[in-house]
Amino acid sequence: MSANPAKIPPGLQHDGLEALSLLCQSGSMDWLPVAKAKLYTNAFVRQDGKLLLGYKKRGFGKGLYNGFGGKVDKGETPAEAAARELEGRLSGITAQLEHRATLLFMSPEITEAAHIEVYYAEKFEGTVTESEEMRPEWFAIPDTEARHKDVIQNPKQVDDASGLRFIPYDEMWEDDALWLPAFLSGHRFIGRADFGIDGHLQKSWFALAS
Ligand SMILES: Nc1ncnc2c1[nH]c(=O)n2[C@H]1C[C@H](O)[C@@H](COP(=O)(O)OP(=O)(O)OP(=O)(O)O)O1
Repeated sequence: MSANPAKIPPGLQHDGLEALSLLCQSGSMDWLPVAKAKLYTNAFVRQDGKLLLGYKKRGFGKGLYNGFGGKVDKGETPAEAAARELEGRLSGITAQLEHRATLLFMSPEITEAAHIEVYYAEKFEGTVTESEEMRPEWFAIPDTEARHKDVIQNPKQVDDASGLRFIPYDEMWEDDALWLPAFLSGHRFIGRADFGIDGHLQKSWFALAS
């Protein structure tokens, strides 16, 4: 199903992505107003059927697993920030990062939305090391969309082949389960998710770019 351009959520950038097909949407209330957005990056590293995630030890998102990233500094491009943050959060990793997605997140608790440029890498150099903020951990990637769904519905499953736990969707941002399977299948996409005061997803819209 192609995405209706009129339905692209306000505040979400979609430069250069002409053909969009709807991945999923939910929520019937209005989008929260977005007056300003803060620019962040997030990078996901995959190797041999495993995904590297970081357990956030402090700050916003504490206790959740996520990719590696942070704020884009003044004068930096998102790609430069993504490389710097990956290196900093994993104490010395360098990787060839490919831009894959643009996301916007809003909640009534923040005054500036989070605009996140998301990157992907399959090769990296250096040794994955815990930093003050993130504890890195490898997870098994389900090999089909149906397996992703099963792992989302029945968390804490372990992959027999590698002995690793599957992606811990139950300990990640709630929207990740909506787009990470498509992201790991190689899709580029854009999306927005608004959270409620209870910290749960209220409204979401994600579309794949062709
Ligand atoms: N999937 C998802 N849904 C909703 N919100 C988020 C995500 N992924 C995210 O990273 N986020 C949020 C959490 C924060 O508001 C930003 C980015 O957080 P983080 O990368 O931890 O950056 P900071 O620690 O605040 O930045 P630095 O000051 O360390 O540079 O997106």
